[in-house]
Amino acid sequence: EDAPKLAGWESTPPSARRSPDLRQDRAQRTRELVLNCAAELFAARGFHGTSVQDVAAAAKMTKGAVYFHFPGKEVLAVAVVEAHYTRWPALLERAKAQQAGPLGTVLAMVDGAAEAFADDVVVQAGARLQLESILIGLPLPTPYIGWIELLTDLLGQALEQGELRPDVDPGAAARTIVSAFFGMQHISATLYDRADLRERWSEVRELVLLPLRA
Ligand SMILES: CCC[C@@H]1OCC(CO)=C1C(=O)O
Repeated sequence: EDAPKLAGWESTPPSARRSPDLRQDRAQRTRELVLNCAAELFAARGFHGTSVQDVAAAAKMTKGAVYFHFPGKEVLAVAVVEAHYTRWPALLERAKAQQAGPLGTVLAMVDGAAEAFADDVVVQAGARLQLESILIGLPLPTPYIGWIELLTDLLGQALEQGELRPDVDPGAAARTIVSAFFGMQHISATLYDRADLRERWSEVRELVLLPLRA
């Protein structure tokens, strides 16, 4: 099935497009090091609790070297948020490769998102920074819409193919799944730093997703 081109889900955000000049590879690797160090700090301390100096120290670089790649903490935060969105097209490709039909692809996508929120610090940081967007003060991609559009399309295909309960509206189911998932991971993060996320996800999966099957 061909899912729609997802708004805001560019697999390589403009700020991260690799230069064709191979000599830039080292700069790209340094950029990625800074991004990952920043993600660790933003995920743990948030935007306000993180300084460019903290990121430089974690990356074992000078503050000036960090500023060369990211001319400010706000720009660095936007890059981390953009990087977290790039995880989803890659996840979709892996989910579709399983060729488990549209409903199977939905399950693989949200299972993969649960793993990402449990283990991927860039996703954890991106989600936290999205919630702190007012502090960043720069435009960020619109959240949630990409997921809702993708799941609506896949669930529409599942309905057409008889995989979805005939009384289920694909859009309503997509919005409910994204809301339940986002709320589940947010509560797990707030209360237990996501230590119980996989168990909480299996409950949502069991009670919200599996009952949608025909
Ligand atoms: C899968 C739930 C949606 C996901 O959770 C946080 C967030 C925005 O930071 C998301 C997104 O729009 O990709």
